[in-house]
Amino acid sequence: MERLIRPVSRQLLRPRLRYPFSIPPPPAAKRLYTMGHNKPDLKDKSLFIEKSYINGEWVGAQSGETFEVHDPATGKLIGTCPELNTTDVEKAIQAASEAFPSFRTTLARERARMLRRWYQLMMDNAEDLAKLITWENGKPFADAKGEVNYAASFFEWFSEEAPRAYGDVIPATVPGNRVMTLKQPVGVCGLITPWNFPAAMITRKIGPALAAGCTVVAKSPAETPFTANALAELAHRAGIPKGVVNIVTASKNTPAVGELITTHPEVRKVSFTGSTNVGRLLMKQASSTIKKVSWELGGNAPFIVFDDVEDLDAAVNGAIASKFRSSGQTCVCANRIYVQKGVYEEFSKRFAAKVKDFKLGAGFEEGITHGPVIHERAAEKVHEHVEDATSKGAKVLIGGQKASSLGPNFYEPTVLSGMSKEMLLASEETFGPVAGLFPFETEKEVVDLANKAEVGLAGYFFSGNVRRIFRVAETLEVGMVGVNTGLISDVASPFGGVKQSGFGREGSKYGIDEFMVIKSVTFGGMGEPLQA
Ligand SMILES: NC(=O)c1ccc[n+]([C@@H]2O[C@H](COP(=O)([O-])OP(=O)(O)OC[C@H]3O[C@@H](n4cnc5c(N)ncnc54)[C@H](O)[C@@H]3O)[C@@H](O)[C@H]2O)c1
Ligand SMILES: O=CCCC(=O)O
Repeated sequence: MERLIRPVSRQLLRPRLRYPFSIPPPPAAKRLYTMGHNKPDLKDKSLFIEKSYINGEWVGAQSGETFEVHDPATGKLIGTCPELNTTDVEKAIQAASEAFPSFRTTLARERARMLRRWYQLMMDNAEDLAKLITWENGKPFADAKGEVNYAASFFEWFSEEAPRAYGDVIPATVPGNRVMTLKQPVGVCGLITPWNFPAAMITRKIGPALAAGCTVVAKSPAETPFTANALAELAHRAGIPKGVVNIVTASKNTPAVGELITTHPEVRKVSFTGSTNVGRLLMKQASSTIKKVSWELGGNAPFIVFDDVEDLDAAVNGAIASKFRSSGQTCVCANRIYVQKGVYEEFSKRFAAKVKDFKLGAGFEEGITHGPVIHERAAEKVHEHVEDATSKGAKVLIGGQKASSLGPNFYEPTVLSGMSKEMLLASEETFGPVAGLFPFETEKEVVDLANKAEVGLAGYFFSGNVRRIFRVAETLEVGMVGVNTGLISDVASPFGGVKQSGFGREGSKYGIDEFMVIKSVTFGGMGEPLQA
């Protein structure tokens, strides 16, 4: 199955014209991989797997069908994966179902050791995992390495939580009764995740599921299946029993596979991360068998800078980090940046100056700070938001165009000023590298604007006034607040939203509860006096 070695993409070699950002010219740049190779150049080549993982074995689709996966930076083919249909995925559900009775009775300590081994294998293979992430997702290699650490932290964390799933002993109100609770694994879990964090979105679900004693069928994203497959291979090496972790792949069959997972009676829990629209559909489907569900859906994060900010540069850096992480493709990215009138001009100037220093390009190029968006559709949506804003009076401080000289999936990091609430970007998640700066006058006005969104995942603000900090943090209608910081993601912190951003919490001490059910056990006829 050796892949053809193709010459470097012409697009990447083309000289750059009138591009406002600093891009090292590709031919001279030191590359971290050999251009022309489509197949990931890994230290451990056996981590690149073009199959699905069911019941401890690498399998293809019964139909023999496959789908292609392309590098978003170059458009080149990386490889293919099985286009599983519902008959194939049924086998994965059966495998998980058969593995459950014995896995649920393993000692929590033993599950902790498995997760710890899996964590260690991720760390030992971090470089290869990061290469796969950059290859199929496009994010800069340094960011991909950061994602591997973040992703592995969920295995480390939940290896520590597994032995601590304590129940309670509860004083009963009925004389002679004693009540205690057991926390038990919910059963087979269906996990569906997006491409923006090919490793972390999966480990954030599998870690707590296994810690709880559940078995899983994870549908990997069609854009980024190879990272998930490498994780499955490491699960195999970590000694995770067959059938406990199953990774299924599909592209065009995704809706049918999704329907099977969300309606199958053997699947007791579905945990989904993705857009609010798909979440809505899956929730409807999951209602047919009343599954336990957790939904991590879309965001539209407000990022507020008040006049009383103590350090304007810190606010600029926070906004940059929050807005442009993964080229704006995270659910917690700042989408609406509200800046109070007293600091608006200065903030805008410093913010645009920072964006000017970005280096846009393919994720393996050295010195690159920002990569492509995932596909052309995403670049189109970004452009639609920019055109809508400018047609309604916004001014482009920097960027504002597709960076077509680099390829169809590149969009110039863009800063727009003079934004207003009528613009699309005010009400819709852009999921791309566009920062819209909205001026505001009062605290009440900005909190009302921030809370107008139908979704409520993350919100951020910078202020030096402790009373305001409590007031605003308590009033923002979001699941996560960053105060004087633009980065809130941490395995220790509960991750999740309110309103149409979903429900349930991942990571933290709460994450494992999503995969457990509480059983109460009442003992009658107790409480007699001591026998003489
Ligand atoms: N809240 C969070 O933790 C979080 C994290 C990451 C991304 N997101 C959100 O995800 C969105 C971006 O990801 P996307 O564009 O891939 O979202 P998406 O909803 O289109 O897809 C998410 C996943 O669901 C799958 N999917 C799509 N339709 C399906 C169906 N009918 N049945 C089963 N599976 C289906 C996709 O293949 C993908 O793997 C953004 O809205 C972002 O905010 C949320
Ligand atoms: O995109 C959403 C997840 C991002 C994160 O966990 O920080």
